[in-house]
Amino acid sequence: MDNLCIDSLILKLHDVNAVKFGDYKLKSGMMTPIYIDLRVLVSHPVLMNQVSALIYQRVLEEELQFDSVCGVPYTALPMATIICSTHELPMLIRRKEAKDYGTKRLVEGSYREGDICLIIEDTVTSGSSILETAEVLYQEGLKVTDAIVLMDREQGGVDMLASKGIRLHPIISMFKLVNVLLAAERITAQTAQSVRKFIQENNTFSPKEKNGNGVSPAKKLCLEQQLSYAERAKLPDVHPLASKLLLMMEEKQSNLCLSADVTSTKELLQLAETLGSKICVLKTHVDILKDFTSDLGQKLQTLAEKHNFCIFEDRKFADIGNTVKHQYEGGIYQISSWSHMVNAHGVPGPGVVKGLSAVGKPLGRGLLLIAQMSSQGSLASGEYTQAVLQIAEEHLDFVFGFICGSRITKRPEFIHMTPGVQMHTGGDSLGQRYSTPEDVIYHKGSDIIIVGRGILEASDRLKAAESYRKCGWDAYEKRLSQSSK
Ligand SMILES: O=c1ccn([C@@H]2O[C@H](COP(=O)(O)O)[C@@H](O)[C@H]2O)c(=O)[nH]1
Repeated sequence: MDNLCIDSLILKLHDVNAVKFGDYKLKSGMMTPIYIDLRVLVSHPVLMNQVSALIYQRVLEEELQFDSVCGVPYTALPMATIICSTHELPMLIRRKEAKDYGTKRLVEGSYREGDICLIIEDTVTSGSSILETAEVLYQEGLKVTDAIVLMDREQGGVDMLASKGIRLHPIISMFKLVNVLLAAERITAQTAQSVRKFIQENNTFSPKEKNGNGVSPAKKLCLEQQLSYAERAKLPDVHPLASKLLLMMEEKQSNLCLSADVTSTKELLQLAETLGSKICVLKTHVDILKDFTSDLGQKLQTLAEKHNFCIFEDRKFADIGNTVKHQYEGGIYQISSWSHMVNAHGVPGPGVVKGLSAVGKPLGRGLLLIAQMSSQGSLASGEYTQAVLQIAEEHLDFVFGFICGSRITKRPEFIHMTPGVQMHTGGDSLGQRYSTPEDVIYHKGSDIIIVGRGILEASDRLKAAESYRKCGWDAYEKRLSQSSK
């Protein structure tokens, strides 16, 4: 989803008074300093169509499979109607009360037992309204696996529904909303802070349930991860490179790795110079450079020292130990001489780590194992990921972390780095899939976001890098504040 499109939608929602600040009561009786009232959209057809289109776009991005769509009554009803009518999808209507005449049905429309129904909702706080609708659908023999919501107040709805087996896909988070309104000077810093504080302090999903079975393993590991980057840097078993990186991250308040996927050395060096202050890691693919020269490594190292970042050549080694040893040390790129860290697939087994370690360990370098990949249909999952973790645990003197989609171990010594990050979910035409910085750091418990085209294709790369740095850092601070509760 296009970031600018979401930002402008937020401002329009504010224009039509769908976002209100003051003292409001929620369905639960809880008082809130921010109230989302999407009922007004019925009077703004252009906006209503825009919202419905965004919801449908999310359905496509998530590649959801379903037989029918049901909007939670009443606010999401017109949205579901527009989506179903525009895209010719079967719709169901859940009645709030059964009629005392006629069929007395609670669900209107045609369906068969076992059909999957996708739920659409306008705003989520605890998730109870979605669950109520799902329960009515269950009584009719329907299945509910996913729900899409326009606004997530981030007060526990995602976790509560996950604990009931429903994946909730939010489009706009409360933190995003507040950040956009603040940046547009629609609200003061004080108002923004009071809303953020309220959200952080009023999670409706209880800690007992938080650690229960329904929460995704990554979120559970993330909740158990209570140490700050700086604290982890001082752990006795932490790899020296991980320690250096974690301290760098804390000092620069950056968990952003720039994936500098450019094809000219001039542009690569320019990126390192101009964005160096915003990042903790500069990731390269030197084999895509059309004009590589042997002095590039030295130049990158000078910039890494100047701006305090680490260099990561994303070489993805995947051969037997003896071959990767040569590939790492020799050839035209001589990667081990300038890159602080490299990565490898686990496919060849532990030999790949041994081969790389023979070259890199004496130089103080470190290795990231590729435990999961961001691309659609990746085979790196499940048992494979666990086997990679096992290899890492057996080579703690060289392996210091993972390339992964979410935290895979609670060991705080390991650094988790996640590619496939943009401000909005989606993908490219070649199978790349994107998650947001907040999702990756806060919900999935990763440590570093790897961003390429989200920054490289922006008209102002510095501004984009700052925005990713801030989003990644805010999500980390939010995670820390939640886990220390
Ligand atoms: O699973 C993986 C592993 C590595 N990558 C690399 O990260 C960047 C992503 O670039 P975007 O422009 O942000 O899509 C790229 O260098 C990949 O080679 C990955 O995407 N997924």
